[in-house]
Amino acid sequence: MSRPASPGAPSEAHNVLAITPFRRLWISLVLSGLGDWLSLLALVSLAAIFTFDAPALVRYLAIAGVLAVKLAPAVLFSPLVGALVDRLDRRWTMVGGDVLRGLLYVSVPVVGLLAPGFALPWLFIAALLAEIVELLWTGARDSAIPNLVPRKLLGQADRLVLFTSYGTAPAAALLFAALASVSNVLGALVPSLASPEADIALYLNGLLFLAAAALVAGLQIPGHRPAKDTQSPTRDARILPSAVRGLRGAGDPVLLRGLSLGLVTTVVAVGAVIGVGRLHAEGLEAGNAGFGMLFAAVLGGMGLGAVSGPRILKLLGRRRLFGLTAVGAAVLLLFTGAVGDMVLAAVLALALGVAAGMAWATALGVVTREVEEEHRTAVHAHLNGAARLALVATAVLAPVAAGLVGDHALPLGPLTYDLRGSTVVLTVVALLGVVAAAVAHRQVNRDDPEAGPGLLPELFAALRGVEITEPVAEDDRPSGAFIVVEGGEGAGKSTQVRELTVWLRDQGFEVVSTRQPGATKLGMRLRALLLDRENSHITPRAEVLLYAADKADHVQQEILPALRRGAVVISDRYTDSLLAYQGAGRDLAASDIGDISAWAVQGLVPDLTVLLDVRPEEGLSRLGGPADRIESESVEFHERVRRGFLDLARKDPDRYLVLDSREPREKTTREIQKRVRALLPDPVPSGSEAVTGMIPVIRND
Ligand SMILES: Nc1ncnc2c1ncn2[C@@H]1O[C@H](COP(=O)(O)OP(=O)(O)OP(=O)(O)O)[C@@H](O)[C@H]1O
Ligand SMILES: Cc1cn([C@H]2C[C@H](O)[C@@H](COP(=O)(O)O)O2)c(=O)[nH]c1=O
Repeated sequence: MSRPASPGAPSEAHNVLAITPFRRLWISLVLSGLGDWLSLLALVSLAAIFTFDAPALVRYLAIAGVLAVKLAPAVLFSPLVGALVDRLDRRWTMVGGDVLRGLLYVSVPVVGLLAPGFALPWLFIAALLAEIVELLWTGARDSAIPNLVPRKLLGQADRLVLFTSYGTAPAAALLFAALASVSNVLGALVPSLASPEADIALYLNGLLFLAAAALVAGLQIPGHRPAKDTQSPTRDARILPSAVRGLRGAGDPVLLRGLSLGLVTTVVAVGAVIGVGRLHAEGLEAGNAGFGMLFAAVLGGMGLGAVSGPRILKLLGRRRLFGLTAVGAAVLLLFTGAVGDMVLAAVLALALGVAAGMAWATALGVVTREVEEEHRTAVHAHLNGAARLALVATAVLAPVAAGLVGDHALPLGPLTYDLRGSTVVLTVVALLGVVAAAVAHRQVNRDDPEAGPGLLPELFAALRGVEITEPVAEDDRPSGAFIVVEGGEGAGKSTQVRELTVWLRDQGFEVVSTRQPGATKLGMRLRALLLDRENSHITPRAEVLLYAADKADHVQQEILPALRRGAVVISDRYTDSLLAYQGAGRDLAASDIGDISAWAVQGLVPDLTVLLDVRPEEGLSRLGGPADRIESESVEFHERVRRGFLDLARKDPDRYLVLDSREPREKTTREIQKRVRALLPDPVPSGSEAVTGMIPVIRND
């Protein structure tokens, strides 16, 4: 089914960014978003550097402390800030917030240089103050936006702002890794310039916040429209209440529990990497640059998975995909923690992030499809809140746990094995995650209405790009054989359908020879409508639905009853025509067309599709009479249709017989007969025909 434009799609983003004050604010938000993530990485690294000589427990606790101070206030205290922010001037709150945060972050390395003994306590104080300032700043930001953007564009603006909060994380992490490497090289070349690598990041941070402040200072924010009624459920103020509120009555409770559990499992995996990443990277002798890589990999992977998720393995049922990616994320965490090579760990962290992002996007897809509209916002908010809470809690608790485990050098014969607290935590979280994700997988797939023959066959089919549609119920399973002849205009389909019908009837089979569109009463009217050149105004989507209506009527009224009787049904065109003409030809998404046609034909897939491949020029030249609406499309259109048919055949070679329509028709007829003979039972000897009447087709499968 065709989706509405996806969040943040270029066209809609372009609309709201055309408003100059909002664009200016947005650029400022990108800068401060970058600065915010950069500060998180730099402060975690400085905490590790300032405690370099301390025992492992102290080092892990210092990191946990930074993460707690940086991440927890937004989740815990946001609701308290709203009332206060309404009394402040939004522009100056934001400008002041940016300047103050910049100064606070710059002060950390400065205090480190001037008063090393006070460096760590000041790091915590500065980080906490910066977070308090950020709470006010976020409130001012959220209530400024409705005053800059018309109401109908608020949704778009909201998504763009969300990007500045989360989408900037991987970029900041890459920048941090690059800065760490540059600083290392610089320190090696000019020892007098050597400084803790994170210092440069914090100085740069100061500049980013100052630039953000300068952009907002020039803004006029009119009016005083409160943000309350426009707040997105993803904004911080609603996180805690939404996460805590139950979802009773919002839909299938087992499904919702499974989605929550699976999502929490994936973000816990991500949180564990963030929490112990710095010291884990140090164990792999990669320090700050390694930490930046891990961070960028896991968060960038999440973004990648969320955006591309629904497109990867799109033929796998959404619930299946969700369970699979949740289990996958946990398994990938196990490997991420176990490998002893930084680059490999980063690659695995990237894959883990992709799996987590896919799980996230898929869960939202399941909710959109399966939860009633009135409950959808609450369910989204709950999942988002629960995930954020779990992420923050894990990022903070993972280093505490790693500190309690400690780092140990285990003697193994002549060698020693470095067992690090971070490795133990990643392993334990991963193992628990596998169990939790497996439970979530079961819960989510328990009553899946789209369930196919089983996870593995469905997965393999999806990997091969083959669609597995809903199985027809056992007692509903038609016993006849269904053969379809497809191909472009003038390929010789009707000729071959006629030949095959006669040949099979001669052998005593009951044959129903039919076509699409136009085999039923309704179908005839639809055909007339669809092929009438006067109807050039039919839009591509309407065209899909009209052809699909013909198919639905045809399958229900003619094909299924005939197959249930045991007849051989031969159809001149079927669903592949929809995919080739409307999908490839009209350039509509194949997955949408596939969904619509599978639904229309109740998942009925032919036993054999004969594709008569023809070059458009040749096929069109064979036709007599005036061209109809579709025949008179351009040669390029018919070329796309031809490629569409060939692509379908390539993806499922066992079910297709592809023949070149330039061959003499008798040869083509013989090829088809050879293939069809293998599909049907041996013909009954002619003498017994009087007793049996028509031969029913008994299928072996
Ligand atoms: N193998 C062939 N070689 C050359 N001409 C052929 C061959 N098969 C069929 N024809 C001729 O091509 C023309 C179109 O054939 P036919 O009506 O069977 O094609 P079709 O694919 O059903 O067309 P349409 O797209 O209009 O449904 C007819 O005149 C037919 O005799
Ligand atoms: C089933 C189906 C058909 N079409 C197009 C293909 C042809 O141009 C006409 C059908 O006429 P013909 O007698 O078979 O040539 O309709 C389509 O676009 N989509 C479909 O699903």
